[in-house]
Amino acid sequence: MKNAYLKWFKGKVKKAITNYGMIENGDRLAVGLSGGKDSMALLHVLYLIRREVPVHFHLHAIFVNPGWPMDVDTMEDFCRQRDIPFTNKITDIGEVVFEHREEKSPCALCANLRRGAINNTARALGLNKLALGHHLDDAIETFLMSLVYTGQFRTFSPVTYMDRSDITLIRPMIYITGKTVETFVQRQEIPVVKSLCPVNGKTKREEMKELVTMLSDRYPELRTRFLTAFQTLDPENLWPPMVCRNWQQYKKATAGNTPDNSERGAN
Ligand SMILES: Nc1ncnc2c1ncn2[C@@H]1O[C@H](COP(=O)(O)OP(=O)(O)OP(=O)(O)O)[C@@H](O)[C@H]1O
Repeated sequence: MKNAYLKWFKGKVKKAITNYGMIENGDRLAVGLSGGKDSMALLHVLYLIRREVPVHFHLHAIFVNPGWPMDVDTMEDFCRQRDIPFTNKITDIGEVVFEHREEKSPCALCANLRRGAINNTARALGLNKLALGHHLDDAIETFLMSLVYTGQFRTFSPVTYMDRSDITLIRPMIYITGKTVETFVQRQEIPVVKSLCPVNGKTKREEMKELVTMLSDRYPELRTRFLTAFQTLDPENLWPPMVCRNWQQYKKATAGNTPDNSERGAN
């Protein structure tokens, strides 16, 4: 049973990798390791499938240390046991976000600074791709946050090339739900390091998480439906771009096609 589950989980990750061409022969992958369950699961599953797939790739775990106390030893041991190099990139992100600026939206700033730090570290280490532990629930929550707070239909992609840093971002667990990652972590006895972030658990994302849980209690296939929608979105099924924003523009654009007032008066 345990083996069947492991095989199924690895299969989902391999499918995402092949469906979106995430890993090529010779790739040097950074894995963003936060110590949380998602990235620890990601590192473990990539370590396991590396021996099974017909492409050769290198793994290197990077932890962007925000500067508050964390159990880095557990992460380091986890990597050492798998013979994966580990970099603990010490930063002052925590201080910048919470002490100097007293940020109104600390999560956005923290994520931005973290992204910069991880990209720079990956480049300096000669790595060309960055794997993150995002899963299907993260993609759905991002979609709902964009919809509810900014009125946009958007979410992150399984693969994104970032030209500024020349690094390709990949999300190999994109087909897997958060609950499934949790079960994987328990069954594989993967250690998880608690985050001591002061806003942990109080974010807008948490609100979306609750919304998804509530909706999927009523519509159990909701997550799979979202996945299908992300994969098959057809712009033809959405509204076309606006032709003109106002009557003046419309008149100009259709000059020669619309009858003018004198003609209307004549009729
Ligand atoms: N401090 C960090 N250092 C390196 N990578 C990180 C760090 N924080 C987050 N990441 C990467 O970004 C991904 C998404 O980050 P997010 O903050 O949404 O974490 P999460 O969904 O709680 O995941 P996790 O359970 O791995 O912490 C993580 O899965 C991980 O790959």
